[in-house]
Formats: sequence, structure tokens, C-alpha cells
Amino acid sequence: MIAFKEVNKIYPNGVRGLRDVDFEMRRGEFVALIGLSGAGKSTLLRTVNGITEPTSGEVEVDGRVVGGSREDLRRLRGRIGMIFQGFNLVGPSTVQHNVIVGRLSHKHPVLGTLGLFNRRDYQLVERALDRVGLANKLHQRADQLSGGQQQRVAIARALVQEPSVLLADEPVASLDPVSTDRVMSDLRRVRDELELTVLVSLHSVPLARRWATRIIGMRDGMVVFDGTPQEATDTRLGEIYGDAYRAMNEAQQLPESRGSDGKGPAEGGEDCDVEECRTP
Ligand SMILES: Nc1ncnc2c1ncn2[C@@H]1O[C@H](COP(=O)(O)OP(=O)(O)OP(=O)(O)O)[C@@H](O)[C@H]1O
Repeated sequence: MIAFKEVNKIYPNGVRGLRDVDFEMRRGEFVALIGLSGAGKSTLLRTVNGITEPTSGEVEVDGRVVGGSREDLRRLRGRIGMIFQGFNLVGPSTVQHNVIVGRLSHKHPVLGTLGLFNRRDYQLVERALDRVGLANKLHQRADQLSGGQQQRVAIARALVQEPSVLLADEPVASLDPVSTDRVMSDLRRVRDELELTVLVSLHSVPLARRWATRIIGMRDGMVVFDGTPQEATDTRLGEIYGDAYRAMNEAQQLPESRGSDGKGPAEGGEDCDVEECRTP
């Protein structure tokens, strides 16, 4: 469970990142945060794992207030997986190495840097890669994978933390529509299978409608919409965001070319192994 209690963030330069943010997320919810650039989505996400400290108010994760000593924060971050737009992988290292790094949050700092991982850690890596359909890439270099595959490696890295919460900051912003679909569906599936609470910032309203169980819309640091995907109609969001709504709605269209079953990735897409499919 995540609870925001009257959370405000004013940056040192006077910019108000968050204004009176107050809502709760139940375990297992998949919430999409939408809003234009600068609306406060990243700021909000970063208050959940304590990277950004609220100026006033509190954020709670699983009943504990985010903050406290360095050790408190380390323990909290161990239960929160984070996925970034740029994947944050070590390109020349193997997929296995990139994923096992997620176990460091459960290690004593010194043991972790010595690379002392045990059998269970390696088993967790294999299971996590299996969940995102990349078990066969274990020994491949991360930078030889497509962008979408790299993001799924990043999801696996978050999963080996055995988290209760997954945060994803624009995880599909740099991906093509087919890879986007695969990454979103992996996020949604691991949430279903592991009962994770997932909070994802997205630029695209169609994507939010398609994958989230709840949509929270932000503007100028405030929550201006909180409802189901069905309630997030064009009319309603158009009223809230005005002319800017069109830009948000068109940020990323859903895949047009899909597999023959209408669900899987189209040929030559996400799991394509040929050179042209890889990100530069
Ligand atoms: N470290 C910082 N110092 C000062 N201002 C900041 C800082 N980080 C963010 N801001 C400001 O806070 C506001 C919210 O920014 P934030 O990055 O949370 O928005 P966002 O909705 O995630 O935007 P984007 O979609 O572009 O990532 C913006 O006005 C931004 O310029």
C-alpha cells in the first residue's frame, strides 16, 4: 500500500513540484500517472522511494513513513523496484550480471561489492528473466539486445529485489509501439502474478487507458483527475487539460501492426534478433 498524505514539494529554486497530493493506492493496483511535461509525475514517483523529500506531508509505503536514517531508506528501497526510461543497464555486461545487481539491495554493502551472490540469487535471476520471456538471453551482452528487451531486463532486475512496489518513470518513452506493448504487458502480468503495486508515469493517455486499473492525472503538481480508465474519457480529460490534451493524447499511439493473433508482437518487432532490430 502507498499513501500520500498532503504531500507538497517546493524545490530550492521555488518551483512547486507537488501541491497537496493526497491519495492512497491499494496493494495490486496498477496506476498510470499522466500529465504534460513538468506536471510533477517524476517528482511524485521519487517521493515514494525517498529520492525526493517532501517539503511537507508524508508518503507511506506498506505502513511505514518514507524517510528516516540512511539504513531505513536502504531497507525501504530494497522493497521498491524502479524502472527508468533509459533502462540504466551496464551495456558491456551480461544480462545475468545486470539482473543480479538487483540483489545488492538485500546484501551487506561490503559483501555486495565483492560480488558474493549465492545460489538463491542466481535462481531468482533465472526466474525473473523467465517471467519477462528472456531466459534464453542470460549470457548475452545487454547492449546486444533491442531497447524493449533491455527494458524487460530492467524489469527482471527490479523483480529480483522481491519488491512489493514497482515504480516506472516513463518506461516506454523511447520505445517503438510494438516494444511498448510488450513492456507494458510484462509490467501488467508481473503485477497480476506477484500482486505488486505498480505506479507508472506515461505521456500517453491511450496507453494509460489500455493497461492501468486506475489513472491519476496531474497538472502543475496537483492531482486533477483520479478515476478508472473508463472514466478517463476524451471529454473529461479535454475539460481538465484544455488544448494541451491533444498533445498528451497523441504522445504515443498504440501498435497498428500486430501479430496474427492480435495480441503478440508483430513480426520483426520486439523479439527480433537481427541487427536492424537493435537500438543503436
Ligand atoms: N531538481 C529540481 N530542481 C528544481 N525544479 C525541479 C527539479 N526537478 C523538477 N523540477 C521542476 O518541478 C516540476 C515538475 O517536474 P517533474 O520532472 O516532476 O515533471 P514530470 O511531469 O515528470 O515531467 P516530464 O514528463 O517532463 O518528466 C517542473 O516544473 C520541473 O521543472
